[in-house]
Amino acid sequence: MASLIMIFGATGDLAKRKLFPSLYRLFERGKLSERFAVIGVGRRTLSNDEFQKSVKESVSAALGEKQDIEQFVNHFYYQSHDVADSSSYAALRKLADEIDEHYQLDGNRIFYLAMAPEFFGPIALHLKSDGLTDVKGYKRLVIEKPFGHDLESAKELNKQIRTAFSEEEIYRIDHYLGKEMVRNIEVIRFANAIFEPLWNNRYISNIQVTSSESLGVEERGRYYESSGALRDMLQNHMLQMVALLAMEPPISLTTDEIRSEKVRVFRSLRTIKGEEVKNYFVRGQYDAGTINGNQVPKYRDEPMVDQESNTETFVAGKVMIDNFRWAGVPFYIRTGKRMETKSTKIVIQFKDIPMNLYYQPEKMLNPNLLVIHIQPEEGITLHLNAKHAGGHLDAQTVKLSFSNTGTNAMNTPEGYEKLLYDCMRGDATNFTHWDEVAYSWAFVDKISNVWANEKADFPNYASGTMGPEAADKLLEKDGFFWWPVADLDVDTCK
Ligand SMILES: NC(=O)C1=CN([C@@H]2O[C@H](COP(=O)(O)OP(=O)(O)OC[C@H]3O[C@@H](n4cnc5c(N)ncnc54)[C@H](OP(=O)(O)O)[C@@H]3O)[C@@H](O)[C@H]2O)C=CC1
Ligand SMILES: O=C1O[C@H](COP(=O)(O)O)[C@@H](O)[C@H](O)[C@H]1O
Repeated sequence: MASLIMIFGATGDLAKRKLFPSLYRLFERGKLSERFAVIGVGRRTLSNDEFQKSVKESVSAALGEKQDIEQFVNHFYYQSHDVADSSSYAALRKLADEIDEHYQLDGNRIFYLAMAPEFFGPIALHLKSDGLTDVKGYKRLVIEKPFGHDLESAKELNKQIRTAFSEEEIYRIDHYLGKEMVRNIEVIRFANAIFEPLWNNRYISNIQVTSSESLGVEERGRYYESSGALRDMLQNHMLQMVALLAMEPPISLTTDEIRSEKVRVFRSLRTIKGEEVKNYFVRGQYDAGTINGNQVPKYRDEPMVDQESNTETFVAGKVMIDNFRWAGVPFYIRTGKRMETKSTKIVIQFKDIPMNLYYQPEKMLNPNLLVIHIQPEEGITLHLNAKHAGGHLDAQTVKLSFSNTGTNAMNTPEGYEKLLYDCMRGDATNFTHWDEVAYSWAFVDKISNVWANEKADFPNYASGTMGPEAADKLLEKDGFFWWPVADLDVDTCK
């Protein structure tokens, strides 16, 4: 698979922490042929040697020392370039053409935009107007999040990039779609006769998706102030997981079929707007607190954050999918920073059986749960009721667990590795189609419009907790509760 990968933002955090280690892993596994090259583009002046040194450092920081690292970094070139300045694209084009010829890359080009979002549109326009996309091979644009700030800005961005690339050539990254267990959702659903017949409102009472982080906003206060948890996590990662859980079986596993089933879920999302927002969505902002024994500051004391900030660092919501399969089944989703633990889990709670014949007839048995552990541990646990050993016919909960032992730690480059490889192979299934982006913004905009106009009573949850009380009440009023993510760990279920 010959290709020239041009990384715009090659001196940035994402390139160093995720992209270079991921490319190395592909190289190590023999998934990059000798016919590949990378041009790193950044604003600062660096020689090729200095750039190669920084690539080596990022690989060894992520993966340890590697014997064949010189062979790998020999394929890396650097171009200092101000992306806002038209004149430098000519130099970039010249370098790209030379490298293309040297490595016989057949004109295949991947443009990876790992830069601040305001540059996405202008770079795409320059790539076309300055001739970098005039190639005889394939040309693909990989674009990082956030894809716009709301539906209007996303449309504008899409219009700009579509002048240079067709929809099939655009790879909008959602790194959750690179995670092993997120990809496993459709296999668990569609390859098991015991689940698919039950995967509907007759047997499922509710679904809970939690993605909690113990980290705070760190150095990203400036970006986060204009984003918040709703735009940063819910519009993309959380709704993508909901779509995978809720979609109909595709008629085949092609990119178009899978994406179009996901789009149908987005189209079925119940619109929540105006006065209804408070009945379906809860927002929070972290106060100071203790995490792993360390005292941490409140969000409003983080660098680049307004002392009166109205930005949410936590969001919980009840999402309803108004279609035949899911009518009446709430999908509860929550995500936040500075929570008790770093964990992403999906809990599918099945409906109670009509009557408990065992144990105490006046009490219900524990519901059956299917837990999908996305990170940091990866696996599946099925909670069943079975006879208490040695007892009469008393029932107890037993857990059947499968654990993907230690393939990933959280935030590893693993997801990026898969996504980069998919892009090189031309498989866009695990990238988001424009329609998915547009519907998810339309859903989220209605909520953010209400929140933007109402001052919240922040901060409202202490760092190190699972969010504000209102998030618990959201479920309590429906007769449910959040299954505690720490107690569901795959390791505790053996
Ligand atoms: N970091 C992360 O973990 C994640 C990041 N993202 C997204 O990835 C993108 C990049 O983020 P991140 O790496 O953190 O950003 P950084 O701020 O760390 O890096 C920005 C990069 O852009 C370059 N740059 C800035 N201005 C110019 C310019 N005018 N011309 C040329 N190059 C320029 C910088 O070059 P120089 O250093 O030389 O100035 C640097 O390489 C963003 O869209 C972000 O939302 C998404 C998910 C996670
Ligand atoms: O996209 C983002 O994701 C990370 C969380 O990713 P994970 O793989 O560690 O779960 C989040 O910290 C960041 O704010 C957001 O932009």
